[in-house]
Amino acid sequence: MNTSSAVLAGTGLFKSYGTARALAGVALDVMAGQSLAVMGPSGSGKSTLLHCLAGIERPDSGEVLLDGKRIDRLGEPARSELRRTAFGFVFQSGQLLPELPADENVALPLMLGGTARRTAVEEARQWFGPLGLQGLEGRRPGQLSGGQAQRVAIARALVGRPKVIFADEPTGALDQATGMEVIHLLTDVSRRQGAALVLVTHDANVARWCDRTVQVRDGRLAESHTETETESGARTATGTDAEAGIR
Ligand SMILES: Nc1ncnc2c1ncn2[C@@H]1O[C@H](COP(=O)(O)OP(=O)(O)OP(=O)(O)O)[C@@H](O)[C@H]1O
Repeated sequence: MNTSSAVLAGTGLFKSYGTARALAGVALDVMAGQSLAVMGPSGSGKSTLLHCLAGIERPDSGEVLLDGKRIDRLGEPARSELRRTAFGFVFQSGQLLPELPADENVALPLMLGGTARRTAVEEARQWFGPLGLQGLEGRRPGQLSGGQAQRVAIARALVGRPKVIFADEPTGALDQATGMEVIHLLTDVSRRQGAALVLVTHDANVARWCDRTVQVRDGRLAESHTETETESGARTATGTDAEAGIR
């Protein structure tokens, strides 16, 4: 593992809740602009891993490095600041504030960081075109389809130009076709922005759009799979894909 050029790296991560061990020694890293799918059965530790990497929770032991600097031992105010400035988040659903129009929902992270409302909303609106949301700036979340609401959530995750985007089952509440559209946009726009993407999913079709996939089993990484671009631009599989049917 080349942690020196990784934007985000976790090593030796352990986490228990009482007697339940959620993480049992996980090491993984992700490079700028790279997308990493985290798969595995229910209860295997995927969300816990994402939470430890994103500074939402502290691992019991192990290290999390952002640009080579440890973030796992920071106190809550510093981790909260980091989550606002260096990370973007997309969850399954329900993350938009129902009383705010879409553009203000997207502008929110900038306003929380002290940007004036008008400037923040102007900046937020620039994301509506690339995400296929033109004309929906003034709609409230209740007036958007599930797929549109997730694209607004993606815009909100990107507006602060984060180093890493964390997505936990971002297509879980969408039908297959809409989920695929959302995942194309999320992986494409993250790559263009040079942001790393860590994406938890149950869906192998979703994982297929990521550069790499890791499998979590009982709090450990069971195997990994890497896709690289060939010179002709075709995607090829490399790495240690032990399990048929992952791709
Ligand atoms: N806050 C908590 N308190 C107690 N136990 C927890 C907590 N969060 C997670 N766990 C336990 O830790 C283990 C891993 O949970 P986690 O949510 O990380 O799994 P997951 O792979 O994301 O599952 P799912 O796919 O169902 O969301 C499970 O046994 C779970 O019950």
